[in-house]
Amino acid sequence: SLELGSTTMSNYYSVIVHNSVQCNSTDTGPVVPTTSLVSFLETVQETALHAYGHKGFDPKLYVDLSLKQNLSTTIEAFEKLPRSENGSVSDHDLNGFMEKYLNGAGEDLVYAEPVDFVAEPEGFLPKVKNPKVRAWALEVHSLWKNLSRKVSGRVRESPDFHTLLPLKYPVMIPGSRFREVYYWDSYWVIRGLLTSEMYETAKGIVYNLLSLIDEFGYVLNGARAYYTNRSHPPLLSSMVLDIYNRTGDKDLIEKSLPALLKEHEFWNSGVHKVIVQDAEGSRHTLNRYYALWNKPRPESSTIDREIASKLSNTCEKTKLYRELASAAESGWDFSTRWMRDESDLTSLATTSIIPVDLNAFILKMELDITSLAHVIGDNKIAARFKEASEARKKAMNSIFWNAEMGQWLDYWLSNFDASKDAYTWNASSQNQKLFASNFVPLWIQLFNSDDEVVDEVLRSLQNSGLLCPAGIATSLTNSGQQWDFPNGWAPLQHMIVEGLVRSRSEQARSIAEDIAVKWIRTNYVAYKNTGNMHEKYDVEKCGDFGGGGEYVPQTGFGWSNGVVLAFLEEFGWPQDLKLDCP
Ligand SMILES: OC[C@H]1O[C@H](O[C@H]2O[C@H](CO)[C@@H](O)[C@H](O)[C@H]2O)[C@H](O)[C@@H](O)[C@@H]1O
Repeated sequence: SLELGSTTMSNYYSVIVHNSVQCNSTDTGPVVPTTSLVSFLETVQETALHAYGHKGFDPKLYVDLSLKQNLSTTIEAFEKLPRSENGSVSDHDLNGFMEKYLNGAGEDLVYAEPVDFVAEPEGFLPKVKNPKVRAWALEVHSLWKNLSRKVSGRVRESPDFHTLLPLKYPVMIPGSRFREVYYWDSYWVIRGLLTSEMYETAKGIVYNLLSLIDEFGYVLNGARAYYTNRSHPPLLSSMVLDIYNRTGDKDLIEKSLPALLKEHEFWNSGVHKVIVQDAEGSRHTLNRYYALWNKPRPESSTIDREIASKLSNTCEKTKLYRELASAAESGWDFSTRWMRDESDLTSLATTSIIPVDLNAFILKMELDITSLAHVIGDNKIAARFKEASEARKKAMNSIFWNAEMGQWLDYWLSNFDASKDAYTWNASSQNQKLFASNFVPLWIQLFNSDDEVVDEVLRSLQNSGLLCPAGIATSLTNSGQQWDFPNGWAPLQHMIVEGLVRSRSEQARSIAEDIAVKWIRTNYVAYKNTGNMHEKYDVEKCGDFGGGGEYVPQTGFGWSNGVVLAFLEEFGWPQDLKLDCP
């Protein structure tokens, strides 16, 4: 623990590192221990904040550093650094220490030329007729070369020197500070790679994620030792199915299916599983985000401690740390969606919410496993998962669906009945606030094939206020958090647009195309103005990138590139349609 095996640590650490709290009465949830290296780098992170100050400080940088010598020698040298009375180290001394004992962030994930990249793939985007759009699409396609990495041999030789996990195959990183592979990002990266006809790279990413299930029992948030305490929105089955549909590679299915069953079990057991009894007395099993962690997130440890410093009670802090990590598991870190009080992050209550999108992803996992099992002739598994998907569809209709609003709403947990080991459904516990996630179930075939549902949801989406000049807003609340208004995120645009397209409604397709055109334009204009693809965009104004949240806006960017390519593949671009902002 960070706690760095306190026997060898001076008292100084217990002052700056804030010992973990035992809080059994209020937080009994599971915790996956972290490594000594992660704990030590958190200490370096905190020391660096004191030495360098807040300006331009990114806490994640410090937990991405790797060791030049073994940990005990490094800790010994660190302990010997001269300190002022309040325990801080001068920037000069810290610079000297870092230079001598630590390698730079990102040095252990080296550039890898993707084996299947060609500058202009054969038959690339045949529906894109406009030459300017074609030229830009080829530029976006070429960005895969910037984002491609492989783990350096040094990580495999001395894994204890690195927080980076030794994945076997090359990866695509999101970009900038996100210099490792991320779970849900990889789905949209793979969608783009499929458009770019880079099938080997796409498969390699999946094989890496499968290896994480082998080792940890679930796919981690990202491939770092500090992400072992949580997963991310589960989209591995979608990756496997989409790659299979393009390549016909049955071997990929054979290799993936056992891991997908394990992942399904991870989400459907223990703390992630919740039972709700509906108004008719039927019991439904649904799932929630719940990080296996109750301390500051190592990659944002200084930030989490600062947020928690508003709380006086150590038990409350421990609970908040779990809520922060669980929000990170949801991919929506952070958003008013998880907050009881929209202006106060300490009111996060992620684990008390059953999220619509998570359950839509697990429903899709069940449908995907059914299809994949059929392909390889495993009818027993196919039947079991078909049944599971039918039960979940019923559960989503009973617990989330709000017929008046024409949306699926997150459900806030209250009214626990210990005798039934279940929560009792209550209409007022549906969160009626508008979030793009309320429309994500439309992405799932069981819902987008129902014409009546599509009509209602479409009407609701059009009246929601979420459809903005440059894409779909994440919410209607301008909280300063990054998963809120006015930010628009590529994955949300994509799932809603694809859901509309897959329905049989002509009107839905035309609205989908309109959203996609706006999204492509804003990505293009921002790219021309800044030279970069961005992690998120401001949907109020075409050409503006997004902001807010705990880190500065990032560029690169894996999922944005993937979604632009996927949209251009779906809709093409006519010769005479303008690409610039209107
Ligand atoms: O370092 C803070 C947090 O950063 C990540 O979250 C954001 O970036 C991810 C990569 O693009 C993305 O998947 C996520 O949706 C973003 O909010 C990370 O996933 C968090 O766990 C981390 O605490």
